[in-house]
Amino acid sequence: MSTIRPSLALTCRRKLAAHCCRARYISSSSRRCNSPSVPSIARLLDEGPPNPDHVVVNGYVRSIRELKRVCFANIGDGSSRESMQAVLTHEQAKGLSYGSAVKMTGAWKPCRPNAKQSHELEVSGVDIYGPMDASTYPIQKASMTPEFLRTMPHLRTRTPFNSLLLRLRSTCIAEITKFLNEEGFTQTHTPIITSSDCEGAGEVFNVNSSRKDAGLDGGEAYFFKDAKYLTVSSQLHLEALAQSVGNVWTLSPTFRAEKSDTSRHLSEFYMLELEMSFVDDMKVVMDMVEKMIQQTTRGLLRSRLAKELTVRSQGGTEILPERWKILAQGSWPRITYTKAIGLLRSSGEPFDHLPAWGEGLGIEHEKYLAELHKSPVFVTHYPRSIKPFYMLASSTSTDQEETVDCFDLLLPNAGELVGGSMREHRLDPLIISMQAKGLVAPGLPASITDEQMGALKWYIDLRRWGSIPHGGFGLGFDRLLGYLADVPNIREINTFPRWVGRCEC
Ligand SMILES: NC(=O)C[C@H](N)C(=O)O
Repeated sequence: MSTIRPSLALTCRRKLAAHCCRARYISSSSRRCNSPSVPSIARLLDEGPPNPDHVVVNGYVRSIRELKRVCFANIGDGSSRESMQAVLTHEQAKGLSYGSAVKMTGAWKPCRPNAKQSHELEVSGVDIYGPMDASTYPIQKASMTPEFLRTMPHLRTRTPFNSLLLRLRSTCIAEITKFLNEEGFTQTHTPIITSSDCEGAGEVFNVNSSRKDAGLDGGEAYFFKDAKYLTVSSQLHLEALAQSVGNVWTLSPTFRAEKSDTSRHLSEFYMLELEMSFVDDMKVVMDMVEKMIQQTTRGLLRSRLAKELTVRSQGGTEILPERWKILAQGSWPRITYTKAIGLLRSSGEPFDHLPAWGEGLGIEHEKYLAELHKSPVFVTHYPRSIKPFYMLASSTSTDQEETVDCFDLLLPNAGELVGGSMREHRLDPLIISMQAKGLVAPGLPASITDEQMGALKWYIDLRRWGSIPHGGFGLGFDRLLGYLADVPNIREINTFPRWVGRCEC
């Protein structure tokens, strides 16, 4: 920790005081007095203060209006999209500007009828926490474009909507955690540094840099013995843990080195991944996806956030975004990939590309299929050739159309949210599938040596000793939040977004 010589600190404080005229700076000792007992503005607005004659508020000035006799300031603290109105004298308002961090003391008084707020703070004292040079503050009251705000992720969460997104993230995690606890799942943590490319798409960030001081013998060497990557999915490790404690889940950062410069892809994002043990029917896994999303959305609907995200119709009635209703209920259609291809090909839609059987679905096709059903829709049983090695062969596969027991959940206007599958739990078919993808050396499964199994020997081991049928899925958590908040680009959802060519701070 750096130390400042008392004389220097004093000089700095004097300079700041001079710069901000009447600003009353809070000393570090009184700052400690602002304990968690100071209620948030959300709580103040919802419940009122415990003692209306003595109210303390911490927050930031969101606007300030000077009238002839008094000044009005709106104070926000990120706990609510709304702000609290404070009435001050001109003298008290001196030194305050948009963005100033303040402590206000006063009395909680009813506003005149028809005012936006039922009560306001009649201020008796104002203290400013720290300096604020309004002339250089890049965040302004006027609306700023998402693109502009993206250039300063360290500041943009101070805006009311972006702080709402942070609270949406937190409440959503709490609801999912509650749901999965009630369902008997164990939350786990899986590694970020891994030795495998789970999806086999080669979109891995290599972290095993060569460093002169890294080798144990002092010579130049990789930090680890061989190639290591930032994880692209926790799935393989979750599968190991699912054989230890039953149903498991994790919400972890995930990394993909894809050069997709789109509104739906990031190089670092959060994925909720879940594995279910002793399950041999993919329907059970899809039921869990559906139940988890629906219960989570219903929990959000009961929360304060629903009110904050509610939009007003022209007639003045409050309406929740349609998408919340879509996610909260219903039995979502399940169609096979083969049926989906048929629907696309007979649709007459002017797609950029019309996929043939065996090709992947693009975002335009995913959106179309969900919008056609006016609901989230599961597309199941994709061709093996376009899916990763770990998926279980469908029992309905024919020689011509080899498919796997997998599914994607597609949302209207948004496309893929979840991808999942039954896992190949039998030893020999798994080795054969890995050989087909070049992950294990060729040869008869029974005579493959540990060395020939390569980096994923440990994963093959799971099938050697007490293997069980199981399946799971991964849900793009930032995508879910973007859908709920009706924010089309997940660069607004992820607090410090990274994508090809961009890693701001
Ligand atoms: N856990 C999962 O099934 C997610 C899958 N591995 C994916 O990354 O798409």
